[in-house]
Amino acid sequence: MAAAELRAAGLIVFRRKRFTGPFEYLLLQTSYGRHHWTPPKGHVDPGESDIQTALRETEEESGLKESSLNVVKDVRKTLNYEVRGKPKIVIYWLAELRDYNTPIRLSHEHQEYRWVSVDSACRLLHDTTGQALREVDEELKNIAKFYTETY
Ligand SMILES: Nc1ncnc2c1ncn2[C@@H]1O[C@H](COP(=O)(O)OP(=O)(O)OP(=O)(O)OP(=O)(O)OC[C@H]2O[C@@H](n3cnc4c(N)ncnc43)[C@H](O)[C@@H]2O)[C@@H](O)[C@H]1O
Repeated sequence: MAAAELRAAGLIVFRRKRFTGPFEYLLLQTSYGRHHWTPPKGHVDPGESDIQTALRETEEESGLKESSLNVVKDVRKTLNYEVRGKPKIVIYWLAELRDYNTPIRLSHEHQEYRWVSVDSACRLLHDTTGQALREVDEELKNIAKFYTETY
């Protein structure tokens, strides 16, 4: 029988100091295991939709509530990898932090957070997560370029 699939969802949270400034991404480092880094995310509970999980886990793990974010529901990245022999799927939406200075409040699950550039993020993340972040960063840069050239 095939191993049951693990399912998780989260948010790729970014912020910018100025309209034309560089994008900074929020990464969290686990306080368990090998202390790996990911954006905020977690397991989808029974009866929950993926986006509900993404919002709940982001608030639990970083203290950021939906009201402090602009969630871009049409930009979505799906990752597939294996954890201890079981297939895992992780779905991330993109979300902008409204107020650059909003503080981060970690839970016991994480020991450190960083706001980092896409290049620094890719040095901390697993390859496929880094690749998803690069794609998101390209999309954001294209949107920013369009607005800078148009207005
Ligand atoms: N080793 C451990 N010791 C003690 N408690 C533990 C534990 N692992 C989990 N827990 C418990 O599980 C809870 C986490 O639950 P949740 O917070 O609900 O779920 P999660 O983010 O999906 O968990 P996890 O950190 O395991 O997932 P990830 O896929 O990033 O990571 C799972 C594995 O996949 C790897 N991984 C992450 N992203 C990857 C990618 N893109 N490609 C390949 N591998 C990747 C990670 O390095 C890691 O090895 C914690 O509260 C903790 O209590």
